[in-house]
Amino acid sequence: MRYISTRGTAPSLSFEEAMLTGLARDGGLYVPETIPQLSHDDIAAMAGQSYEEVAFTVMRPFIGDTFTDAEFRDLIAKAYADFGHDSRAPLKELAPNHFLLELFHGPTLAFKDFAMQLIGQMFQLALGRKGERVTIVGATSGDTGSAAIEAFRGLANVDVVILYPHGRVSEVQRRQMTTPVERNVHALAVDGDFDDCQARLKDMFNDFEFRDGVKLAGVNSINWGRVLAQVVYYFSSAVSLGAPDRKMSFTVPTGNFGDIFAGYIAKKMGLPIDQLVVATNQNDILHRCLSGQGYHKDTVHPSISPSMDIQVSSNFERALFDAYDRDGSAVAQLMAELGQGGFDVSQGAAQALSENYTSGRASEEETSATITDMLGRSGEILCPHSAVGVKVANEKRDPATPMITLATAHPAKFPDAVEAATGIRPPLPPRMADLYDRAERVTRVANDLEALKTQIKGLIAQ
Ligand SMILES: Cc1ncc(COP(=O)(O)O)c(C=O)c1O
Ligand SMILES: N[C@@H](CCOP(=O)(O)O)C(=O)O
Repeated sequence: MRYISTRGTAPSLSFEEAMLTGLARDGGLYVPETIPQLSHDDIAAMAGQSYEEVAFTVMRPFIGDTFTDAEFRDLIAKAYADFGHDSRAPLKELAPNHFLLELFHGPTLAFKDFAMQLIGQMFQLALGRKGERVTIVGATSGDTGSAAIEAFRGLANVDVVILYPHGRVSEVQRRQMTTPVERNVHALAVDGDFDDCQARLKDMFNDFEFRDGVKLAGVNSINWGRVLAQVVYYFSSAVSLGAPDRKMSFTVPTGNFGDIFAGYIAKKMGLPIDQLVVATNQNDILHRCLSGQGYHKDTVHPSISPSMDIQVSSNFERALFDAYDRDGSAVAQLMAELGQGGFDVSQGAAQALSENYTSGRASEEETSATITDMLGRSGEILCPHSAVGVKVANEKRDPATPMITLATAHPAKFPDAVEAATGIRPPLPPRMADLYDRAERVTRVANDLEALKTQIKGLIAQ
């Protein structure tokens, strides 16, 4: 299995190389050259299997000879051992044929743990074997950063520096990043929004002197391994509701397009998916684009679902690559236009996108009203991101087809929004009950590439 860049000019890489490389050297994102197929029987055989067994079957064809089967099984087992639910990703019925896929039972209470815990294990084994040390720099709107710090804290062979937008993440998210005491993990509060953090991260990857000097690696969904690990729960949830003999639909609260793209990969692998619904908050550039209005940047408006406050949605580039028949030069041209503010999508590509995705948005009021309403109807307390998903799913779903809405974070990560909607302040689980008492360690930095590079070099030299 080889991985190729969405911009067409970087060399193709193995799984291990793509995982450790992060952004392709032509600025693109790595994708598999071909998508492995699972047959009807392969998928049917997943019924009754553990999450870990399904994970092995789904991911094995993508990893080539990076790990032996025994090593890979062991990495998967370690990755999910600390999850707070036996089935890892349980389903709850919200209404007839509408299910919530709870992806928040990992150590940082968000879906990011599914991929990040595994990536932590994979990096450790791959780097240990090579005797190499890397510097992981990540950009976060709140959840990727906390999941990365949790997965890598105290591990040999890695320093982790997370850039988050100052004042734009929830207090729980911030404390999850700023309170770990291990000296190989660091949080930087950047004076900007998430798009600024992600843009500076990509600038660092495109600055080859810095990149090679610090041995830069990435664990944002730039990294194919992140997307891959998220494909698994589409299979596990669909199979538990009767796939492959029944079609399912999924609604995915979306920002950087990694999670919904994982659903698209599941579909390409053979999982019978009817609708893949992109649910956005008021930062609705993806919904506007998928509704035929082109991809034109606006300012980022802070919302009660802050992890989705994104305008430059990194993985949409992967979707465009397929929609433009894998023409890297066309994608490079679109990304150049995005640098100037935006682009229009060709008719053929718009048609291809509409065959795979549909979309909707939730305003702030609608998100809050959905949290209130779902507590009354089903007794379920939703986080605001999951509420965006449920609101859009209710609009889009066909009552005859099971709809699975991804619950991407635990409500306790966003207690203010949840309390405002329900009057209930959801408590943190016991294992992090002292989060508010722990000392914080964070450095505030300007949204400036040189200032960030200097900070990062200083931190990893300590
Ligand atoms: C809680 C939560 N929900 C949804 C999303 C959106 O996911 P994606 O960026 O993969 O589209 C994020 C951020 O990634 C998140 O942290
Ligand atoms: N919502 C994310 C944004 C970064 O997304 P990623 O999937 O590319 O890591 C976050 O919580 O940081």
